Amino acid sequence: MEHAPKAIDVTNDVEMRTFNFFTMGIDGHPLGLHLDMAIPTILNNADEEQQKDWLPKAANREFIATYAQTEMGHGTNLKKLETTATYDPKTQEFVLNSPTITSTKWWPGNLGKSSNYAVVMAQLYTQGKCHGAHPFFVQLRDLNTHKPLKGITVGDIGPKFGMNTVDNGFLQFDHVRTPRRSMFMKHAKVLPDGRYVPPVHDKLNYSAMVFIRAAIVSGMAYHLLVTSTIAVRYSAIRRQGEITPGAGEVKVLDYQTQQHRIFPQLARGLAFRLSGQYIMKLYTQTMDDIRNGDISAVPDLHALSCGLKAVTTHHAALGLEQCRMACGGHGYSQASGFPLHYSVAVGACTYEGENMVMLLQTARHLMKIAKAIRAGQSPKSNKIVDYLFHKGPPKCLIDQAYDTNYRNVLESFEHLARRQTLEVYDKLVQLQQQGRNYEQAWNDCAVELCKATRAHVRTFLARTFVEEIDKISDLSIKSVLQDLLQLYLYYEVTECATGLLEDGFMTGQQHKYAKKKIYEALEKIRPNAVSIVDSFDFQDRELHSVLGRRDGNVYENLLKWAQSSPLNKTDVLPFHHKYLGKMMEEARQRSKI
Ligand SMILES: CCCCCCCC/C=C\CCCCC/C=C/C(=O)SCCNC(=O)CCNC(=O)[C@H](O)C(C)(C)COP(=O)(O)OP(=O)(O)OC[C@H]1O[C@@H](n2cnc3c(N)ncnc32)[C@H](O)[C@@H]1OP(=O)(O)O
Ligand SMILES: Cc1cc2nc3c(=O)[nH]c(=O)nc-3n(C[C@H](O)[C@H](O)[C@H](O)COP(=O)(O)OP(=O)(O)OC[C@H]3O[C@@H](n4cnc5c(N)ncnc54)[C@H](O)[C@@H]3O)c2cc1C
Repeated sequence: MEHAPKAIDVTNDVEMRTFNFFTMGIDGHPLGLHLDMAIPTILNNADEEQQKDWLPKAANREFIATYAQTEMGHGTNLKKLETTATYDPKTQEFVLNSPTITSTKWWPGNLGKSSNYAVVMAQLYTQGKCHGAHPFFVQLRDLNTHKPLKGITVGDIGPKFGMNTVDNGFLQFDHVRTPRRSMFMKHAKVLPDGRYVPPVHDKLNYSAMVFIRAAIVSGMAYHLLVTSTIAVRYSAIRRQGEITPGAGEVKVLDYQTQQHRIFPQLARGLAFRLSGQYIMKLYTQTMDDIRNGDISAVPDLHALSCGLKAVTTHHAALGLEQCRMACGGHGYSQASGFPLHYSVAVGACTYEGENMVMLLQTARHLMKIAKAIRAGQSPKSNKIVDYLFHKGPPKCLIDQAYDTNYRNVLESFEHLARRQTLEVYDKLVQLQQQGRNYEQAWNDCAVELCKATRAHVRTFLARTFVEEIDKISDLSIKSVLQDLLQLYLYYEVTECATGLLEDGFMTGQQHKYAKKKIYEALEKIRPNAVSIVDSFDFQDRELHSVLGRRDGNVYENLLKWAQSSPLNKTDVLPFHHKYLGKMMEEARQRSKI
């Protein structure tokens, strides 16, 4: 063959991600930030000339870059980042500096040891004026020796809750000079003489964060589907106790409590998967629009991605823990895979914007809509929020037989989101009328604002789930997924029942009806549960779980797994006689005296 095909095309994003994923596992690797944040930043924030220079090298892995934004003192409040980039027109360079301990960059993944470049967020100063945080593409280490360049102090931040295969790092600059063109110049610019040219929208510099927030939604679907696969498979193997006395021990999956613990996680995983696809498409579309000069969708994308990120990561964290507990004692062993999956998944509650902060970002958007509604304005043909403008039915109708395509359930979610949004808006206005300033009033309403976001996101997730299942033409697949949809919708109704009952919209009887529909769905899902999780086609190496093995050979492999522990290399530990053995021997001698 003239040209033998290369095993992996490193410049092909999908191939690279798949390769990395299967060879390096799920807890991160040295190229994570390069692929997930640095390249997206180059794509969306570098101008044409910069892209031509940086992108092929980045894709070809001639360097490894990270995303260095968070500092020891500030992660959430980007306005207060302390790292400075001061333009010097004489040399046409920026001077990067870390003026305080708290300005030390802290957390960037792969900064500790792997990266030799970084996207650095720094306060841009030119002509004596600060223009806020802007991204710069900065070389940190020598390309040959990999040693830090002059003026740069860099290292690893040490072991973490999880993701310890990622070298999260710290970074300080001591008046480090970098060329003017190392500033990302697609949106904002600094001209050679130091004049600042502002961007068309001052948050376009944040697009890499928006990308990851959108990606996290599918990531959380993955974690939930993986861990429910483990829990379902193990529960179909594990036998304990009897349902009918004398009829023999049952698989624990036959217990209704077990199904109620695990199946909703499966259903949520699917819901997140479908909304994850939606938000990714919205992201791609919005980035294309921005390239064509249309920035109108930026606030909608930001609001939806923040809300989805916060809700899906929170529910994934809760769901993973349910799956672990559903596997009893063996669930607590590392052999279950849960410690790995859990410690990776919960990081997403924090990174890319702490969840409460993200909920409040979406709430800002909702408050603007509430203001427009109270001002009597009409909706603006925005599929995601228009329902807030409409009047729904005055009473909940979820128990009506004619609920085609769950319209009445969706209307219940819409009702709650609308009520919560308008009530908290009215409270905000009222507090201001009573003399509180906007920020104080906002803080006084923060918990209710978060509830409004959760209700809005629940509505979005549910609507997307219903719409996507409706599109399926294969009736046998559709029927199985409809059982999961039924479970999802009524489970969510019971999860937000307090809000639906609070204003008398839903009756106690209807709440009971929702519970009945849940139990009915659990029963329908049970016979298909193992086939459903098998259909995801996860490889054993992805699950990292003895309990979740596809072949179901749990007990034999659990024993093998334990026997392969380093502690079992010898029957007697080499230092046994020096410490525990000695202690016991001495105690025995003393008791003889
Ligand atoms: C196979 C399984 C694997 C699963 C993995 C899942 C997939 C994940 C993939 C990879 C893993 C990556 C590893 C993790 C890497 C982590 C990286 C990081 O954490 S990077 C650092 C992230 N940092 C943050 O997120 C900081 C959070 N803070 C902010 O974003 C902002 O400061 C803010 C809180 C949003 C506030 O913004 P700002 O400071 O500018 O002030 P405001 O006055 O509040 O805002 C002014 C207006 O601007 C709007 N705004 C803010 N941000 C945006 C935006 N991005 N886009 C559009 N608009 C924005 C804001 O809403 C205000 O609007 P108005 O209300 O005034 O109109
Ligand atoms: C695993 C991991 C990987 C990371 N990777 C990177 C990376 O690659 N690059 C990078 O730059 N950063 C990275 N980070 C940093 C991460 O983005 C920040 O930690 C995150 O954005 C939270 O910011 P913080 O640490 O300042 O939290 P804080 O803001 O200090 O949060 C502490 C508490 O204060 C609350 N709070 C803060 N502000 C408000 C507010 N306005 N209203 C209400 N409550 C508020 C929060 O809700 C939270 O409960 C990573 C973090 C982790 C854990």
